[in-house]
Amino acid sequence: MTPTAARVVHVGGQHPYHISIGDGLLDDGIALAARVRGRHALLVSDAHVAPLYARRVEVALHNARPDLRIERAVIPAGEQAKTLAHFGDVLGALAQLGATRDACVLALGGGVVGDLAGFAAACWMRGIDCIQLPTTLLAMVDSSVGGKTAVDLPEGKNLVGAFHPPRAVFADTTALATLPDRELRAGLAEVIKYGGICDAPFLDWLEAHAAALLTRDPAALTEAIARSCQHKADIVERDPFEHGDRALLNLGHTFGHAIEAEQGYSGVGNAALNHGEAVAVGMVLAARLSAHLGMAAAADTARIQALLEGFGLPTRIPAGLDPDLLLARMRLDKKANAHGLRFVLWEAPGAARVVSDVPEDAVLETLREG
Ligand SMILES: NC(=O)c1ccc[n+]([C@@H]2O[C@H](COP(=O)([O-])OP(=O)(O)OC[C@H]3O[C@@H](n4cnc5c(N)ncnc54)[C@H](O)[C@@H]3O)[C@@H](O)[C@H]2O)c1
Ligand SMILES: O=C(O)C(=O)C[C@@H](O)[C@H](O)[C@H](O)COP(=O)(O)O
Ligand SMILES: [Zn+2]
Repeated sequence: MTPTAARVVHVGGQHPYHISIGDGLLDDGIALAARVRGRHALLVSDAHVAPLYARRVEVALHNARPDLRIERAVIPAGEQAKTLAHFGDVLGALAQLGATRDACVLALGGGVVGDLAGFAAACWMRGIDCIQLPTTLLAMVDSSVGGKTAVDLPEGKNLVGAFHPPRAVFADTTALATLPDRELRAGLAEVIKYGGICDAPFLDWLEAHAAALLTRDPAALTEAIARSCQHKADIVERDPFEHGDRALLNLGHTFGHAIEAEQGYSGVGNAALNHGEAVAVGMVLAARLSAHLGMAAAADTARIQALLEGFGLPTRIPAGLDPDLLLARMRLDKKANAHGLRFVLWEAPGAARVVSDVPEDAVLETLREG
């Protein structure tokens, strides 16, 4: 296949890079090799993605750069693998490879691989290059961009991590052909998030293109990815370390992360919500909390709920989760500070803001409504 970079989004700032979005990019050894500086590369992937795509990337790179030594590290699939233990395994693989400071990590997979491999790259010898090769919709629209890297603890999501921007992002949209429907829908939750934060016309567009997106129409998917990446690029360029506006990208996440942790994280075959699903529920709860506080109209909650449900996403807290325990989880949210919890709430679709001093009884009431 002839690779075509259909779209390129530039991320500016102190460490600028490009996000390339198109067909066949995983086979474009020349473009990939152009971003690899040294003679060592560690390809990190998971047990689902490696058998599908790892060899293709290795062959493409080898053909372009026969001098490059490429090794592979494979972690189990799913959120339950985003742990310090597997992070340690990847560091061990870098040591085995003899990776020098100009070595490169290639993160081939969804957000779990991207976050964990990116964190290993951030830490190995205090920081080496990481090229993100996202294979889920969620990773293409969100996690591969912006340099947040992390692993989870049982106590909470992404509690150990670093900001480490990628050297480049190559989103090969043909990889979406093998993505399970459930994971496609999870990615659409983060796409909807951008509309909720700052782009009300994007919500209109998503309502109009729901069928095309769910049937994986390539033009609709490419448009959704490029528009999402452009929003994320604009925000992280302004505020790479989340001192301000970047927190808006957390819409739905204070609730969502609490649900994920309280369920013990999604794993292959368990019933826990995955990240995108938890964020979908969280966005509805954030909309409802905004209405409770008199910031937004109740009709706005109905609209986001209908849009998410139209994409087959959950919008209620899973049965059996205790509201008090969820609230306790939220106290470890990274937006919280000495003064208490902070939430991303909205005044209307497309007009979100970070709100401090949200009374805990209003949060609890929202959680109790489910
Ligand atoms: N760093 C950030 O800014 C950021 C942003 C959003 C989410 N995240 C993190 O991303 C993670 C969620 O990422 P995700 O939704 O991609 O989940 P994931 O990485 O667990 O991937 C979902 C599933 O799809 C499989 N898969 C991946 N690509 C595939 C393909 N092309 N074909 C077939 N199967 C494929 C995986 O093996 C896995 O089973 C969470 O840990 C979340 O916290 C990080
Ligand atoms: O890039 C960001 O900033 C985000 O908040 C994007 C989120 O979708 C993502 O899930 C992120 O990992 C959450 O970060 P955290 O700081 O709340 O752990
Ligand atoms: Zn997220």
